Parts: sequence; C-alpha cells; structure tokens
Amino acid sequence: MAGLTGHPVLEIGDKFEELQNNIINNNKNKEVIDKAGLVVKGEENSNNNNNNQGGERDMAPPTSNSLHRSGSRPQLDLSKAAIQGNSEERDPTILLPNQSDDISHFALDIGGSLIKLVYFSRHEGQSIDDKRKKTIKEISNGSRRSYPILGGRLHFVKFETSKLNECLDFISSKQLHNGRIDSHYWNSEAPNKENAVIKATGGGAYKFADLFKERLGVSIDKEDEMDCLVAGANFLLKAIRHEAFTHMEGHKEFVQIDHNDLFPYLLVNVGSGVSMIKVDGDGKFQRVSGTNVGGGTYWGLGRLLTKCNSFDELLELSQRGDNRTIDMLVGDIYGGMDYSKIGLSASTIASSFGKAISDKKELEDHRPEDISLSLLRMISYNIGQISYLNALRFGLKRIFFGGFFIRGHAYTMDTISFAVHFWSQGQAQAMFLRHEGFLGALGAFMSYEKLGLDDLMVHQLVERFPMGAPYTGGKIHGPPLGNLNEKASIVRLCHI
Ligand SMILES: Nc1ncnc2c1ncn2[C@@H]1O[C@H](COP(=O)(O)OP(=O)(O)OP(=O)(O)O)[C@@H](O)[C@H]1O
Ligand SMILES: CC(C)(CO)[C@@H](O)C(=O)NCCC(=O)O
Repeated sequence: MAGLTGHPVLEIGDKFEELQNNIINNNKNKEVIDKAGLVVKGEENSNNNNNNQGGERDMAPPTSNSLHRSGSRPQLDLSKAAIQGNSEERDPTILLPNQSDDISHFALDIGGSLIKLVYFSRHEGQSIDDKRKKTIKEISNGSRRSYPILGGRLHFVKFETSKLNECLDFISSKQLHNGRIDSHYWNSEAPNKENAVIKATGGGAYKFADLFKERLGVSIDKEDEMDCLVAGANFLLKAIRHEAFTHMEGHKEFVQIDHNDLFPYLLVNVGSGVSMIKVDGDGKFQRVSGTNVGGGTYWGLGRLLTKCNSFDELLELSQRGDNRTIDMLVGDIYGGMDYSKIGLSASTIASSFGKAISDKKELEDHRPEDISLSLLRMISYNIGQISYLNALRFGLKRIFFGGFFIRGHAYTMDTISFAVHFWSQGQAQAMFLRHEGFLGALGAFMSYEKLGLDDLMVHQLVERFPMGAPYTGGKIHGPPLGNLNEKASIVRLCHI
C-alpha cells in the first residue's frame, strides 16, 4: 500500500536571501509569510522546483543568524533546514545545507509500539577529508572568514519496538553509535566508545537502557517524552512551511501558521496511547489529558478481530469496508428516519459495533474489512471528540495531531476533523503534521545542543516545494461522515 509508508522530507529553499532582504529593508515580508493568524494554502500553490535531491549544490552564505558556531564542540546547524520530496517517498530526509561541523548525531524515540530513529549523515560522496575543499565566506562583524560546509541530511527510520534487535543491528551497521561522544569528553585527547552517549526518549529509553549498553556499549541520555514531543512540534510548526495541513472531506490544505501567533495550541499525540498537551511556548506546556484508547487499541483489537498481520494491512482492509453492516445507525433505530430534532441524520452512527449484538452472527460472519473500518472510525472519532473537549476546557482553537496512528491516512484524518468540526460547531480546527510520528525523535535529536528555536530565524525559512502529506491518496473510502452543516446547526454547545 504505497502511500501509507511515505514520510515527508524537509526543504527550505533559495527564497531565503530574497526574504532576508525583505526583512532588512522593510516590513513587507509580513505579506509574504506573516499573514495574521492562519493562512491556508492549497496544494497547487506550491512551486515544484524540486531539483535539489540532496547532492552538492551552490549554497547561499549563511547570514549572521546562521547557527554555525566555531567552538571546540560540533554544533548542529538547522538554518535553512529543508523539506523535500513527495508524498510517496519512503524514508524521507531533512536537508541541513548549512551544517558545517561534522556531527554524528542520532536520537531515538522508543515507544510502546514503534521505535523512531533520526540520524544525520553528510551528503553522499562527501567525506570528512574533503570537507575543507568546500568553503564559503561569511561576513561577520565586517570581517570575512571561511569555514567548511559539509551539508547533510536527517534521516527518519522506524522499527517495531518488538523487533528492537533490528534497530540495534541498523545502528551497528551504520556505526551510528560510534560517532557521538558525551560533551564532557569532547575535548579529551582520546575519546573512547565507553563515553558514547545517545539521546533517547519514550518509555523504551528507560526499559532498554541496559540492553543498549550491553549490545552497543553506549549510555542512553534520557530526555523527557513530553518535552521532546513539544520541542519537535514547535520546531516543525515554526521553522517549516507547509508542515501543517487540514484534511476534511478528502480535501487537504496546507496551513501557514504565523509563528508569532502559534501559541497556545493543543498537541494531540496519537501513539499507542494518546497524550493531549496544551502548548504555551517553547518548553512551556502542560499535559492536560490523555486516553488509553489510541493507536495501540486499533492495532491490537483489529489484529485480534481480523487476524491481520500488519498495521498497514489492517488499514488497507478498512478502505474496502462498509461499516453499516456492523455499526448501529440512527436509521436502524428510527426505522430509517433522521432524528432531526437533535440533529442526527439516519446515517449517523448511533452505536459503534452496535449491530454485532443484534445480529445472530459470529465473528467469522463479519467481513474483516467492515470490522477494520468500524474500529478505525470509532477510535478516530473518539480521539477527535475528546481532543475538542480538552481544547474547549482551555479555549484553544487549534489542535495539531501527531503520532503514527494518523499514518497520513485520509479516512482517519477526515474522521478526526469531522469530530472536531462537528462538536465545536466549526470553531476549532484539526490540523495534521507531515512528520506526525517523528515529533519525539526530532525533539530528542535537537536536545543534543539544546537548540532553542529562538536561535533560529524561523521566519527566514521558506519552503520551496509542495509537500504531500504521508498520504494514502485523495480518495476517501468508507462511510459518509455526515453532513456537517445539518448537524452543527442543531447541536447546542458552548463553544470556544
Ligand atoms: N508499522 C506499524 N506497526 C505498528 N503500529 C503502527 C505501524 N504504523 C502505524 N502504527 C500505528 O502507530 C501507533 C504507534 O504510534 P507511535 O509510534 O507514534 O507511538 P508509540 O511511541 O509507539 O506509543 P507511545 O507513545 O504510546 O509509547 C500504533 O499503535 C499503530 O496504531
Ligand atoms: C503512557 C504514554 C505517555 C507513553 O507514550 C502514552 O501511551 C499515553 O499517553 N497513554 C495514555 C495514558 C492516559 O493518559 O490514559
């Protein structure tokens, strides 16, 4: 199922200098990027000049805002971090064109279901030895100096947590663990492997710390999971254009956030379980709620009920399902009629799986496709509804959804969006992140240097390329979600 596996690549393009001039010379840049509140842009709006596939290219000199620092310790330079690629691409990368120090970072988010790994590599064919060959001039305080540009990329890889050995083998085969030395030892003459420290977040950072020491000889520096989720989300939302998008009734639209008007928002991370975090700023947040009915529930129950062998297979099944065979609809209860007085059409699901009790059917009499769809709908809708209620608690209008349950799957996103829209009477908006499942790993990766977003001139970052979400394709399968207007006009809720 091709589209289910892709993850986006970040690319920030060459409009940088143009934009920089705008920033310096006048305030017109606001018209370019800082439109008040949300600016929604359609996919077709993008300019597909995707000619930078990650190899060598002429790179613009970094400005004084570039993060390059010539210290004794390698620095991570996220300036001009760039999203690249299309929605179908597997293992997407983030380009770091201005990365000059030769870093060997990698970081992990070891969750209940999946291990997410982010690592840096230099551009192909560019060794440490020839890094000196490519230098650029920087004007800094009136003086010019040269320093090497390596350039490189961030790679995103995931493994099932139950197959941790595959992850360890991968790290070994790429020798990722031999590059990173704890800062305490950075200046020592002969750093050795025993001092190697890797950043990891998620419960597995605790659970598997000894195993990492045993198998790879590295210590795990544990970063808090919520800290990392928020850091990853804030980085993407502030620095990367077209990271966030809405998805309603099969229609996807990129959303440009005014980074001065980003906070507060609700971050809902739908992993095995679901965390709901009110984010007020960089490092300022509160986990306000959560639910144990999440991605693990869909995959776990779905596997039991359908005998599917993989998550993607289960998701794929849902696309051919008809939930009406198993869900009890309002029309089933009301003899085919709407219950219009309270705003429920006949096709509204009154009770998920409700028909399974009334039919004299056993599990094997139900189609796995229908079960999968009904389950997916039930869990997605529930998450959307609970999220909205939490947004309502704190007066938040924007809800960003991440986590690998989303999987860029159109029906999942539509269902969540429908629930948020319906219960908020259109006042709150569900948005999705293209790097959905990698927020925590990205946050852990950035924690090496504790790079604050304040260090980044994020408004200088301009994306060049259209970005498809990790997406199953435009066609929506499954039951109609209902008519929003019809229902929303009748439901009475105090809304935010
Ligand atoms: N290939 C896959 N294998 C297993 N689950 C997958 C896969 N792809 C997507 N999923 C979904 O993603 C969920 C896990 O998402 P994610 O990796 O964000 O969470 P996690 O970090 O493992 O969980 P938690 O944060 O609760 O510890 C699974 O429960 C499942 O619903
Ligand atoms: C326990 C975590 C944070 C682990 O990632 C996650 O699975 C989660 O948020 N579960 C929901 C737990 C609850 O709040 O009911």
